Amino acid sequence: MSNQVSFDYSLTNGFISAEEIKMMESVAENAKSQLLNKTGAGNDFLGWIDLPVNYDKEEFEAIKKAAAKIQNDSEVLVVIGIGGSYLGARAAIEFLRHSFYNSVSKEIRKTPEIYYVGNNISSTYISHLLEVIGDRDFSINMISKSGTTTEPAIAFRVFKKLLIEKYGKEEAAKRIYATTDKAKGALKNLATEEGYESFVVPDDVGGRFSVLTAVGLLPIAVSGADIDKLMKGAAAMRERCINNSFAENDSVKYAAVRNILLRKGKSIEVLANYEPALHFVNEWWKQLFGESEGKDQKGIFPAAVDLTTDLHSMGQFIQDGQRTMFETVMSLEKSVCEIILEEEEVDLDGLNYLAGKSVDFINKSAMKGTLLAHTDGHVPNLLVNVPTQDEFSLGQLFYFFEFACGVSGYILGVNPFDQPGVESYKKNMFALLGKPGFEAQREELLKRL
Ligand SMILES: O=P(O)(O)OC[C@H]1O[C@](O)(CO)[C@@H](O)[C@@H]1O
Repeated sequence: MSNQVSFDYSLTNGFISAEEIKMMESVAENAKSQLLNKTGAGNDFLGWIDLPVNYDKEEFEAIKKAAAKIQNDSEVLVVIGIGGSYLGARAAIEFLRHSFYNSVSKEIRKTPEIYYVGNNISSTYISHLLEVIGDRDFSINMISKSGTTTEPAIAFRVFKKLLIEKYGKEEAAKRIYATTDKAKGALKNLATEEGYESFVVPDDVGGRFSVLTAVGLLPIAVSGADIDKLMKGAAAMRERCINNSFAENDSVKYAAVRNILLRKGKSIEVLANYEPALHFVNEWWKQLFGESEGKDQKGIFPAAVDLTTDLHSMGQFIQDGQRTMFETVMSLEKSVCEIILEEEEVDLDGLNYLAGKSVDFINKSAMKGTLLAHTDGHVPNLLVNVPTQDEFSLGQLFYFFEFACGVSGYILGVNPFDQPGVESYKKNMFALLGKPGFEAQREELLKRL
């Protein structure tokens, strides 16, 4: 079995012709050149391209050291962040570690429990997390590139207060790790003022492309996952993305195929997985493509499902609803654990025909059956094969999607590296909250409510 993440679009046979691929090849290669030559829109945010081989080695070691300290002095790590400052770490930890990471015994887990907050504005969620922490030892990793995002800033106030009450100001400062801009922003100022250990989100790496910076790496390292292997996986995929020609370039081919499908009216892409551990990879991917491509009234709407779970809820729509979607299935080739179904003396549940078969074999059969059923239902199915549930595969997968996203955005004709649309809700929220400077908008909005 190969250890490479790979892309297979052979099931789109009836939907896409060889000529269409041929025509899109030059468009995709052109987009790739724009990306690599840094001649396209948003070219000041391309630091992620070289990250897997050109990262700050000193900081990398500092991350490992900080992770070891947290593992040593904390029962709980509270990760505060939203969007790109949250999803990558969670995707990695849920993929790489135990399915029930926080609830499994400490003997099995060996590392601190990890909770995420600052990714919503729910007082109930925050209060319940305070209860979960109780009087246990904890540390905070506050992550915000801008240092000004409202959701994490609110959570930070609450958890910083708890930390200071518990340990006093000086000791609390030693338990706060700030991941932010190297020079500017409220969080950076606070970190300098209070003496928090700081990690950098590089200027030229946007939030949704930042999982391989300290943004993702510190929480991932605390969880006990191997960040060296993660970087190696990303570096291996980078090599293929940059150097391979179209025929051997899975990431660029994926970008090309999804744009062909878009031009044929398939404006929704459903990312599917058959392993719960991939759920947050779905979530990370949704932000990556949603923020990168959804602009100027263009883009493919990124949706996601967990299968077979959602075959019992969304399956009907995918099979038979409005035909505007295609599906990209992440197939984990080798499952970590194996369970074999045993024969029962009396076959009351009618499952004896599966005796001797593994649960993963049944899962794969469900997947193969669904691939064909959805294809027959006129939903083109693309496959991303993920060899193993480990760091090397995940590093490849992250980079595979990031590179495809850059290429795809340029094929689409948008700037994949900005997100002007997310400001609108913030302006309204600030106005309604009475933030100084938003007085005029406030009056306007109140009249409409
Ligand atoms: O790291 P920050 O600056 O807090 O931003 C978090 C997220 O918010 C956004 O800026 C959108 O509001 C995303 O692009 C980003 O990933």
